[in-house]
Amino acid sequence: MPLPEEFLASDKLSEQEQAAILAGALPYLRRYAGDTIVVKYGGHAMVENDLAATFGRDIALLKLVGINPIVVHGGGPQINAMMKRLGVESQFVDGLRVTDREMIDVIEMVLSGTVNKQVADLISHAGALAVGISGRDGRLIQAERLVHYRRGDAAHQEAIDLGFVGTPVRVEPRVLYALLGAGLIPVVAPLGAGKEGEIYNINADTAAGAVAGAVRASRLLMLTDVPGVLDEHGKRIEELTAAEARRLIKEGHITGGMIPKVETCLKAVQAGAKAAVILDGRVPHTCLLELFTRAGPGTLITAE
Ligand SMILES: Nc1ncnc2c1ncn2[C@@H]1O[C@H](COP(=O)(O)OP(=O)(O)O)[C@@H](O)[C@H]1O
Ligand SMILES: CC(=O)N[C@@H](CCC(=O)OP(=O)(O)O)C(=O)O
Repeated sequence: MPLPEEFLASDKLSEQEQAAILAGALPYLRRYAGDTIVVKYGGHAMVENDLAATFGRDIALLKLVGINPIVVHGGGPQINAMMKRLGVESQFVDGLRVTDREMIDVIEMVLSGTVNKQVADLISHAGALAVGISGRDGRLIQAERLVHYRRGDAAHQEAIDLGFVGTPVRVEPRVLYALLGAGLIPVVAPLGAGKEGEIYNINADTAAGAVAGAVRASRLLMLTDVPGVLDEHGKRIEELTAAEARRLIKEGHITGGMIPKVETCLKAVQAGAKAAVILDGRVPHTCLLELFTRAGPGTLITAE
């Protein structure tokens, strides 16, 4: 049976060139064989259909060459769209959605119902079987209410009540190992299981970092909308240590959503992940470029 058009390599390359590219991947395939790679896939990246299909195929490819990918997805824009339909306005504090009791049910429905199945489907459609679960399944992400202080002077502030926004306290990776052991790709919605059965809304970066640390991933790939962490001159930093990250945050060169992203990466490597990479999710095949080429395109974050 001929392969569908979408699976064929670019016809801009000669067959010799295509073979050379495959052969060139050998050292990288050997390096990551059997390793676990956690990929954070954000809600914005899913909106563009071509890019989403490419992402699904790349994750399937990783599995087919012997790597164990785990995808943790977001869904912020998809939750916003549903809230708009329901006439509910979301409020954010430092990028975190204030989540009341009524909202958490809607958020669970969007994240672990719609988005989770869409992401799993993208991958399964490309020929590797993916299974969608949420952080509540198998008590994967055990969480408690996040005590949040507005960025800055924590010592002189009152904690802000964000409702059912959770912080992971423990990750129980057995369900992930069971799926990986069966040759499947886990796709995880960022929800947490509380002690009393309550549901928590967890920022997807945070959830991905917690999972990556717990499974001692060889890479945590954080897909975002910039080429990586940029320095004070706007130039991409290829490799960032914890000390340098702290300096850039302190001097105000890393700001906004990049602060928690970098902090999550640092936590993940402290917890057991080998390294984390902040990558441009707008670039097609960004995960393959990172794992299978010499000059990885993003910012690599390692422990000191
Ligand atoms: N030093 C920096 N390097 C790169 N991006 C930065 C930096 N400081 C702040 N940012 C901002 O962080 C944003 C990424 O964080 P965020 O918007 O939360 O990402 P996502 O929605 O992908 O999770 C970038 O789009 C950029 O505007
Ligand atoms: C607490 C909190 O803010 N949770 C996020 C969860 C989804 C998310 O993080 O999605 P992206 O990665 O697409 O932004 C939210 O409610 O939007």
